[in-house]
Amino acid sequence: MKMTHSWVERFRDQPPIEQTMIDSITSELATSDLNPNVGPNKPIVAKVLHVINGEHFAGAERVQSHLGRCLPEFGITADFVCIKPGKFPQVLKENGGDWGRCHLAKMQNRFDLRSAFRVRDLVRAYRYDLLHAHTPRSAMIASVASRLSGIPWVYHVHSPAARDSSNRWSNRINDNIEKLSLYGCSHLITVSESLCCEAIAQGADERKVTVVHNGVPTIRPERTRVPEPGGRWVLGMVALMRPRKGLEIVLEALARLAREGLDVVLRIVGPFETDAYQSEIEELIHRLGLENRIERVGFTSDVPAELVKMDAMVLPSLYGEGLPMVVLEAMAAAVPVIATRVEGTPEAVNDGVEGLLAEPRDPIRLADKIRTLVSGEIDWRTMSEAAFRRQKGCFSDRAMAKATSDVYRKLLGLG
Ligand SMILES: CC(=O)N[C@H]1[C@@H](OP(=O)(O)OP(=O)(O)OC[C@H]2O[C@@H](n3ccc(=O)[nH]c3=O)[C@H](O)[C@@H]2O)O[C@H](CO)[C@@H](O)[C@@H]1O
Ligand SMILES: O=P([O-])([O-])O[C@@H]1[C@@H](O)[C@H](O)[C@@H](O)[C@H](O)[C@@H]1O
Repeated sequence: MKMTHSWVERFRDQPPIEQTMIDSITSELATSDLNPNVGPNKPIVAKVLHVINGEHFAGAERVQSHLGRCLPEFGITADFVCIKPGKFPQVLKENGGDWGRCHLAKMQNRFDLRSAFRVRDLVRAYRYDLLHAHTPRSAMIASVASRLSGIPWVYHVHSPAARDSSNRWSNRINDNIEKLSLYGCSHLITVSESLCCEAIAQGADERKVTVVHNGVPTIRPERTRVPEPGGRWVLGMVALMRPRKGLEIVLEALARLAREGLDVVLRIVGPFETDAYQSEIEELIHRLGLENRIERVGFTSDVPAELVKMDAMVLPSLYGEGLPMVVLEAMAAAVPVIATRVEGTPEAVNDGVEGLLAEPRDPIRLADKIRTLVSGEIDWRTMSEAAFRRQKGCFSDRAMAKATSDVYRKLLGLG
């Protein structure tokens, strides 16, 4: 459907930003003229510009970086433009730009549409064929930039916008921005079946929605020890810590297990979204008497190195997931997952097979699940193998890139 807002028409005829300005936007982070993944044997048939927030380096950014790295194998180069630059450009720089070129088009506020003009000029200067957006904010910019530049755009749904955070107003604004922006969208990619059903229920044309499950590299790092029933068990939670991840629930479950005399510790891997939330968690740790059972790691750029130290990865999400990358990353490292039955998580983990699933917000049931593993009632080795096999067979980064490139090819008429 065509978007006919008059403000788009008004902006359409504005002059492009000068080439020098594009250069100054990109030079800081542009890496090489050619993505190093592209060799003479991999003819490039299309160039895609991912419009991303870039503020954090969390799940959506991990998906974007895997796509940037893997898509060239399928004949597509993927570059990025950050409209809320932060951790993503930094991490990309640390990785030598192997994932693609990174441009900046910083928004000064949530409704700053000047970024769309920068994106349009990038499209012209670098001859991109397609835009690919990942958040409601980036959907808004991509939808306008698509109108201005005349190229199609794809939207990647990572989480339900209406239940994405604990901030009711921000959820409502993002949900509305997403709905409005999607009018001109050429195709939706959802990271889980659950999000696909939700998109269709909300009116999306089912011929224009494709599920591309998230995927990760199969790493399986060497482990130096295997946990034994009755011994010490190291659980880990890997996330950008924010209320919807449910850290409180695993702390309460841990306190329960500690009272039963089980030797279980928790490594908290990842940054806190806000200082206020971190203080609340510290207070809870103190109140539950868990100080000597908690190891605080903070943000790491080497998650596999953390996964080998864990006997199980816990993700007690309350709501609002898509298909969490940390679940797949743990499985790739043959680490059983103890998670909650939220959105796409059960699409990757079958309860009792590759991991364990509890209902969200229920520390008693979560403690029960953890107990079955640490007591030996469930065999750790069998579950660890099953987790590894499932990730390798169904949730690889290459499969995700291949499926994404298929969407692009179809849309661009490339067969
Ligand atoms: C708000 C939003 O868009 N949420 C979505 C986001 O994931 P969200 O950011 O909520 O969480 P995920 O578990 O998917 O990803 C976290 C990522 O951060 C990385 N990490 C974490 C801690 C750390 O110290 N270092 C580090 O690198 C992890 O390795 C992982 O790759 O994308 C996911 C994948 O599509 C979706 O399932 C989520 O619903
Ligand atoms: O709402 P907004 O300021 O564009 O952006 C936010 C993003 O920067 C963030 O990465 C995401 O996890 C949040 O839930 C929210 O979407």
